[in-house]
Amino acid sequence: IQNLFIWNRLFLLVFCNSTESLIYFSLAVLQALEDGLKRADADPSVKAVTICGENGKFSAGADIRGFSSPNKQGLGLGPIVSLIERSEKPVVAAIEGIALGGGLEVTLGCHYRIAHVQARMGLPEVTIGLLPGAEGTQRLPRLIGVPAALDIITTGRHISASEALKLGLVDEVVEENTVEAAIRLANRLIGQPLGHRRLSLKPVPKLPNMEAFLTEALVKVKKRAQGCLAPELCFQAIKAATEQPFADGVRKERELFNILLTSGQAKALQYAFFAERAVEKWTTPSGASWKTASPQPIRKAAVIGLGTMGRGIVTSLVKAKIPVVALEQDLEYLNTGRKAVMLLLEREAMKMEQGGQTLDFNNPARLQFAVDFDVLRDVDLVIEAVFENMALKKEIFNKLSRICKPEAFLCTNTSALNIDEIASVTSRPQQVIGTHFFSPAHVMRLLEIIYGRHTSPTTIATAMQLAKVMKKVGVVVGNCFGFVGNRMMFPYVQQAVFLLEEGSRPEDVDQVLEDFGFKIGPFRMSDLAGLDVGWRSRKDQGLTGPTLAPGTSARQRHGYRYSPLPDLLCEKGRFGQKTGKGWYQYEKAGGRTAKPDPWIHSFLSEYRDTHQIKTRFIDQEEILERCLFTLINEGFDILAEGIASGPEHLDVVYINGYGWPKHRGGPMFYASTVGLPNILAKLQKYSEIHPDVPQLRPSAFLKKLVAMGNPPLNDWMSYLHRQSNKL
Ligand SMILES: CCCCCCCC/C=C\C=C\CC(=O)SCCNC(=O)CCNC(=O)[C@H](O)C(C)(C)COP(=O)(O)OP(=O)(O)OC[C@H]1O[C@@H](n2cnc3c(N)ncnc32)[C@H](O)[C@@H]1OP(=O)(O)O
Repeated sequence: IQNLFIWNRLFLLVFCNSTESLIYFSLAVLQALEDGLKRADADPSVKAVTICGENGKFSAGADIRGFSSPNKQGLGLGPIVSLIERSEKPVVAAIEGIALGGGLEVTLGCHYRIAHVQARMGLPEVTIGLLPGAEGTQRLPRLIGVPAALDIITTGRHISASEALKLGLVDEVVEENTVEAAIRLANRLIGQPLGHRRLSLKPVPKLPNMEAFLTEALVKVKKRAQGCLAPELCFQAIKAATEQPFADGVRKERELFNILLTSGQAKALQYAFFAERAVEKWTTPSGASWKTASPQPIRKAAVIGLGTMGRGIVTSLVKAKIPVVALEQDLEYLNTGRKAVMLLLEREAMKMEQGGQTLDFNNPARLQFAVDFDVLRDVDLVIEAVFENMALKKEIFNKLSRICKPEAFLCTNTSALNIDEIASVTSRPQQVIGTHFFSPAHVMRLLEIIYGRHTSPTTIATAMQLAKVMKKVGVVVGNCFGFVGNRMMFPYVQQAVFLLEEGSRPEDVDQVLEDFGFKIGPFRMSDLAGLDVGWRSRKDQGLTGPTLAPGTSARQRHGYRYSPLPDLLCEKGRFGQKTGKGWYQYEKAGGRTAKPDPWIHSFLSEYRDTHQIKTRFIDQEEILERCLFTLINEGFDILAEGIASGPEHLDVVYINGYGWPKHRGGPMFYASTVGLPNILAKLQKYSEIHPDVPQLRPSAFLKKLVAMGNPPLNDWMSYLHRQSNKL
């Protein structure tokens, strides 16, 4: 895995990997590095050492897969970094491409670091549930100070070479050949004293108010972590560096690393890392994939509708440097939309400037506003983002089909509507696809990409490529009501509302789910999104409103349990934050601070009296199980129907679009940790108590997996014999 060259008086250690494009460390690399260092040390003809990566890439750190193998990695690198540091011969790191995790820790042992101008560095261990366990938490604060080290280690963010230079993380940034520059430096250093370059011997730079700084920093770290253990333990390790000698700090780091390694959260986060990459390699039941389809170039795009979603989508396209035309129905809507888009872009430009980047959006070749459909004649792709109304969408698609050039792709931003029905009014259903963005669309990473019966593989590939260019996580899913995300959300929200009927309060339910790790509970979420959105959809479905047949039971639809509670709130004008009242009360219309509302409490109590429901105490376990297990149960149906090609897809959707806590790995991963037999037993129990709620009846696929002995998540799909072909 590793090549060692003796070149003149210089020993060059090169990280190599013949099979992978990225270089990551294994135990074999560890051994080879140690052997190489010892050889260089023992050979009197060697006067200096340079460490670099092969083909312009330093190292992506440890092979993450190794952390879940029985022969765990992580502990072995620290002593090697020390060995590098102790060397009496100058050791220079030549950082090209990326130096992440263990890769960067190796450079911290080196006496000097030179980086290529395009190199990126970071300690992303926290993002996979760990901490830099090769003495990185002790060396980095000694090199760049506590505030910068804390930021880099607790966020795991990557930094550019220029930022690294400013922070003092590297000694020099070069535009030329970095290895040659490192070799030149190493030669110059021969015979010079190295003591002052050994980070373990340096004190941590003092702050006048270290204690106060750390107290404040911990509050921030905990707030951001939302139940994830790694950021706080990273903090503890750095704090140890400020309080203890190097060797004791290293012992503390090791102790904390082991806690994380065995915590379960690390496993979940590492699963999430690979799930995201697995989802990028999309396939459909008919076998379409990147291998069979090539994306078409998008030189110019259009967005129809400048409401909340359209504004965010335009912003995302501009940021992705795709020229875009934004279209509205009339000048009044256009002007309002234009102002809102420009405001978003100005804010984005400011954020980008802080990171040394620019955003050009005042150029009409980049962004154009119009009310006339004729401007769409030359665009390669249109994203329709109007109101969630089938008749309106069909009218627009019919028009697009006539106006746009034949090869243009037509995307609909919908959260639930039938893609086939929308495609049916066009002359090119093979080029019609659903692109479900999440609000705010310029911030949220998820993009559900929904193929219809006639959608071509090229169209899917183009939409996936667009997601990538917009720096979003595209997840290819089949066409059904609510697709993956919202379809799984319906039973979850439904249970939350049923719990209110039975005795809970909105804040009780939200608290349990937020304690579980959701960014926001279902009622706070509903107030944020607006209760009127669901109300309109239920009216369209004939579940409430004027089309409801007279004499329909208040709490039943089609023979199943139904809760009219959200409809009743809407009838009272309680749409959530926008009206200042919803499941909570707010300081004003548009206010953001949710306060429990005594009005809701008495409203619920009257409601229960009216419908003769006996209020009962509902414990946290029941709230959690009924909400989460119905969501998971729907997930098993989705998998069985071939709507998604694996459990990772559902998990990536939930982590990136619905605020599911990443350290719990997504709902299907969570199900695998709870154990499918446990989930089945609980669903059976609740289903017996509530026989009129079909969402509590265990999915046939879940039952099958339990009957097959609760196989690991990776094997689930092999138990499906798919009959239907959705493409
Ligand atoms: C001298 C050394 C001795 C070492 C001994 C070993 C003992 C280890 C000791 C210390 C431990 C230190 C802790 C760590 O280092 S933890 C790992 C820290 N590194 C990371 O977290 C990096 C994760 N990777 C990324 O962020 C990205 O992949 C990136 C490197 C930025 C590249 O991004 P991009 O170009 O977009 O490519 P992909 O993300 O799609 O990745 C391409 C494929 O590579 C796989 N990959 C990437 N990194 C790793 C990794 N560290 N381990 C295993 N696999 C990795 C990724 O899954 C993709 O695979 P595939 O193509 O199959 O999907």
